[in-house]
Amino acid sequence: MSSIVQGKPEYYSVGILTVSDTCSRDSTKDRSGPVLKTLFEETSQLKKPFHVKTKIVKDDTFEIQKSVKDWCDVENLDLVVTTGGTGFGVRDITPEAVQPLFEKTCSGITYAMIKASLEKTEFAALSRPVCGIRGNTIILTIPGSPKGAKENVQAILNVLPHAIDLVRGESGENVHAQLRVESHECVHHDHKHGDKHQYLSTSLFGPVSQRKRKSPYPMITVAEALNIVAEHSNILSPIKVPVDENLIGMVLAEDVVARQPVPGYRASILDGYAVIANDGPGVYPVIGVSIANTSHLSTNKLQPGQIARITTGGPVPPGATAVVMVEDTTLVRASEDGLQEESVEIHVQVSDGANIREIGSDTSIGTIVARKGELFSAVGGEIGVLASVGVKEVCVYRLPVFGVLSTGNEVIDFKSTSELKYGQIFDSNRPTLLAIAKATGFEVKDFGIVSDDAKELEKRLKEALTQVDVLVSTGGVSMGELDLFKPTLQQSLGATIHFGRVKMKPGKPTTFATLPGTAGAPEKLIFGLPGNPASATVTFYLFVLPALRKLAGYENWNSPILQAELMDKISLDPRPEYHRAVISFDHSKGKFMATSTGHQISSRMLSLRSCNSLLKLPERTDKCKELDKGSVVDVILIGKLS
Ligand SMILES: Nc1nc2c(c(=O)[nH]1)N[C@H]1C(S)=C(S)[C@@H](COP(=O)(O)OP(=O)(O)OC[C@H]3O[C@@H](n4cnc5c(N)ncnc54)[C@H](O)[C@@H]3O)O[C@H]1N2
Ligand code: MOO
Ligand SMILES: [Mg+2]
Repeated sequence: MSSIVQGKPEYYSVGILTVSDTCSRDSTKDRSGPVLKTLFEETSQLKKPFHVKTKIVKDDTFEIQKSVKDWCDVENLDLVVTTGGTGFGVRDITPEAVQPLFEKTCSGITYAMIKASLEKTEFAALSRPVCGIRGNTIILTIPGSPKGAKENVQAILNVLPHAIDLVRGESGENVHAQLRVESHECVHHDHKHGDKHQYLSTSLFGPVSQRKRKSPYPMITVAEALNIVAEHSNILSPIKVPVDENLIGMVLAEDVVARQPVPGYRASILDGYAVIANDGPGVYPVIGVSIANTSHLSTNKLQPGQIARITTGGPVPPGATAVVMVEDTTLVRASEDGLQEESVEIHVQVSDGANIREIGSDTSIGTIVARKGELFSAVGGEIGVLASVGVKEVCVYRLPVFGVLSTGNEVIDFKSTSELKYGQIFDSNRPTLLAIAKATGFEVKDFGIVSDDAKELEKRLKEALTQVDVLVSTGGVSMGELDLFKPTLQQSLGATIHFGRVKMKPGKPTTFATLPGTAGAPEKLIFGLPGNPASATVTFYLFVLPALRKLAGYENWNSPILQAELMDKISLDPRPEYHRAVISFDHSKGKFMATSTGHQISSRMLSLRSCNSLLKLPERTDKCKELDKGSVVDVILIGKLS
């Protein structure tokens, strides 16, 4: 989409923000936005085309600033042009909203625009444009009249590409360096044939000397990041599926009503004798048998003074009003061959209805036996309920399919060799994430390991994204010259990166992006998790798993939070930490106790061994540098309680 970070894109990215109360209510009233879009898109004499995105906001400082900041800080556009709100009216506040966002002002551009407009009309003096730079983005505020807007942009159109290149840090020499990369003069992923120094110092996204030394991504809080992910995790469409154990982990998309009663006949609760309660204790002839199977059902209606032998679940014969358990009776007479009971003494008085389950007494016709939004839990009861009323198929929300891939030249499949070369490392991220998928019941596709090569990464990401709803990649999201995930997503795939850094440990460079679905398919979610194994696992639990659950229709998509007491003191990190721990319930104390899994460095996979929880530790402050033994902390339960 836009030229980002070490950028050498094939186009300039422009955001046009129409600022107008009227247009925000009715976008058809926006005239300057479309005029500017056409002007940029049809400017063909320049060395690269402009790619334009547009948006309309109200004359509202917060809305203007939010859009401009998103386009500069998150999407890293080359140019942001606001149109409207630069006049003398009471509602005209665009320059005042935008100016505080500048890191540098561009008075030359402002002057060029005003000068050109004044040559057409002296009323141009009543416009108040401001121009500046934020990060790598040039920002212009121009008038809202289509004519004025066009004149302003035309006045500076020729200098804009050069200005953008300068802001991006691209001198003429760098352009040459880039051309060398693009013409494959440097085979940047082949140690044998390429020059090692060149290999390390260039990538498709520019020479290393031009790399950013500060991340362009604002560091947002975990709460903000979770909200952004939740906003994009929209429930998938319902599908019809058979009622069986595969339903576990799925969420019902409809209410299910019982169409037949349970039990469907008057059933005995005990093994004993069907009686007429009013007859009371006494000796009675046994006139029939009812076993829990219709072929053994006695058909005769019970007359006063008669009883029938019955088993648990057997249909109670017509005329019987209660059942007496066999323990409350004695045999009086058996048949000569001893095979049948002929008369039996009843010792107890039972009341009408005793030990009989009437028709529909468990579940009556019309009862809602399962509600829309209900989860088929691993306990299994919900599936049994449907089976008990004979429901064979239900509508559930489709489970998201997610894909996993690892990135890194040094990352090797542990099944492919037992010997690592110098600098190589076994891939532990993919096996971990595949295991979590299995345990949590989501369908996962394994896309293997991809090298740190922009073209290869682009190809493999594109392939994977055709097959999944959610793609999870690990590695390549930080500040290294071979950390290509973010620029590849943005420049080669046209994805929108919503965040690229989160204030947390581990997991700082966690990245979240989306790509519109094609042909009505839902938006694809893309997670770039940090390569360090503990970081990848923790961020999967924190961000990806809730997103998968929300897509699958879970009403409670976050993992449960408990409180636990620390068994030892813990030092705090400057970033809020998700500390791997084991919690278990101490029955004598009546509370959960937490034990750290030890050294928490992000590379240490062992910090996840036996771990069933993440302690949510606050960031270190001057006042609080550690938490004492006995402190109570919030804990995210990610595993089972033992
Ligand atoms: N200058 C800076 N450097 C780093 C920063 C920073 O802010 N500024 N952040 C650090 C943090 S925090 C993290 S976390 C890592 C994240 O790194 P990347 O996501 O770019 O991942 P890589 O560079 O590809 O790998 C990092 C590390 O993890 C190992 N790795 C990668 N994939 C796997 C795998 N599948 N299985 C096992 N181990 C893997 C890799 O060999 C590296 O050792 O960046 C810091 N740097
Ligand atoms: O944030 Mo990184 O994940 O510390 O190691
Ligand atoms: Mg890295």
